[in-house]
Amino acid sequence: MLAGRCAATALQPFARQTPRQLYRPAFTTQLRTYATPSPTPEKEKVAHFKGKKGSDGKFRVTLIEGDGIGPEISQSVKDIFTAASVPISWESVDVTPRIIDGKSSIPQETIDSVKRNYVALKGPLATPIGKGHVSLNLTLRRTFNLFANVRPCKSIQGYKTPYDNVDTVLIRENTEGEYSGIEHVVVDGVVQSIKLITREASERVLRFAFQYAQDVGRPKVRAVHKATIMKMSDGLFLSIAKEVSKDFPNVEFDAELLDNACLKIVSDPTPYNDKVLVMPNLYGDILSDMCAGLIGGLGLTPSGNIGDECSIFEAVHGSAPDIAGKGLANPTALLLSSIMMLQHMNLYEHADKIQAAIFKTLAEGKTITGDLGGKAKTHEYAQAVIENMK
Ligand SMILES: NC(=O)C1=CN([C@@H]2O[C@H](COP(=O)(O)OP(=O)(O)OC[C@H]3O[C@@H](n4cnc5c(N)ncnc54)[C@H](O)[C@@H]3O)[C@@H](O)[C@H]2O)C=CC1
Ligand SMILES: O=C(O)CCC(=O)C(=O)O
Ligand SMILES: [Mg+2]
Repeated sequence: MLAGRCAATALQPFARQTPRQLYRPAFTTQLRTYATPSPTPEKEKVAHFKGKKGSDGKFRVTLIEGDGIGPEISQSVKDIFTAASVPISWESVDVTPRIIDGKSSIPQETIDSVKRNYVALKGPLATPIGKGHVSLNLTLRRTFNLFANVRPCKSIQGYKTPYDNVDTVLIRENTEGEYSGIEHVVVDGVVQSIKLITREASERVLRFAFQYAQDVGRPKVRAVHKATIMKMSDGLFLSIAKEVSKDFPNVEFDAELLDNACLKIVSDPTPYNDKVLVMPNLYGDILSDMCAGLIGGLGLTPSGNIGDECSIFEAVHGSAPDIAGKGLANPTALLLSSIMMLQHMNLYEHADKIQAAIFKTLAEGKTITGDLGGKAKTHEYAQAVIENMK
């Protein structure tokens, strides 16, 4: 019986345990998805990624194929990586939750695999509505402290939408906010869901966003918030953003209310091309789907869940149950996520080669999937990408 449960008890796991330390992101420069392919200078290869090649000369990467369309789009990535001779070997793991002490949790082998390999590629995981296990996507992000979710979104050459030259980068706080999962019944008919904002989590994602802007050459960081209404929670996020901005004098900082940001982006997204947008969890979730809509849909947008140790790369989209198992899914979003992963692993040459072939295939428009108005099956599109790598 959760009625009347004290909020302070519920907040305990998230409480700041140690005195505040200045959070310094270890890296960001690798995540340059969409960058024009060019030889990457050695100095830009940041030594953050801790994975080491095995005796077979390959990095091990954890693969979570996921639900719904997950296995189909994962197969495309595997086929294209094989064709491109990417020096990785996949370690496939299962995330089906197990009940331990009455609580559902992801299998220990899966946790061990990601910890051992430092990097994972993940297909979408379905979450039951209402009752049922908690989101495994969120569980993975929390388990590995993947505090920043980087979600770039760029117009695809050759695929016309009402918006030309979209080039947004959104960084979503990934461990708390509206997604803290702290909910309880106050009395019958009244429930409370707590939006938790902490200085620690806010500061690390904000520092990451400023560092990212500096590294990729975006002159501005904009915090998206609703501190007019959520005066304390978004208010704290915003005030930390202002504080952190002082440590980055070469990056301009401003802020925008969430509702106005939505209006402005769908009216004309181009003024956002020089910015990195940073925001609490739920706003980032919604805005990233909205941005995907500007360029042709969820089949096209990648993301990286970044932590100090491990990182998990996944598409923005979900398991798409409406098209699952039919060979209709567009694997581009997961493929571009895998490109972000290769950049993160300093495997730039393979990343550039595959990315160029993806964009060529999309620009040709001959072998594209149904979501983009084509007739190609998932595997036919993947085969066209492979042909374009030759
Ligand atoms: N990170 C993750 O693993 C995420 C998981 N989910 C889960 O996915 C399940 C389904 O959620 P929905 O709201 O239906 O969102 P969804 O993203 O799965 O699908 C929304 C719409 O986009 C289309 N779509 C998505 N990916 C596509 C692709 N690669 N190619 C072509 N069309 C694509 C779908 O067919 C559908 O019409 C839910 O259980 C949800 O919890 C949702 C979002 C993210
Ligand atoms: O975990 C889920 O069910 C949804 C997550 C989601 O929408 C996202 O990560 O963008
Ligand atoms: Mg989402």
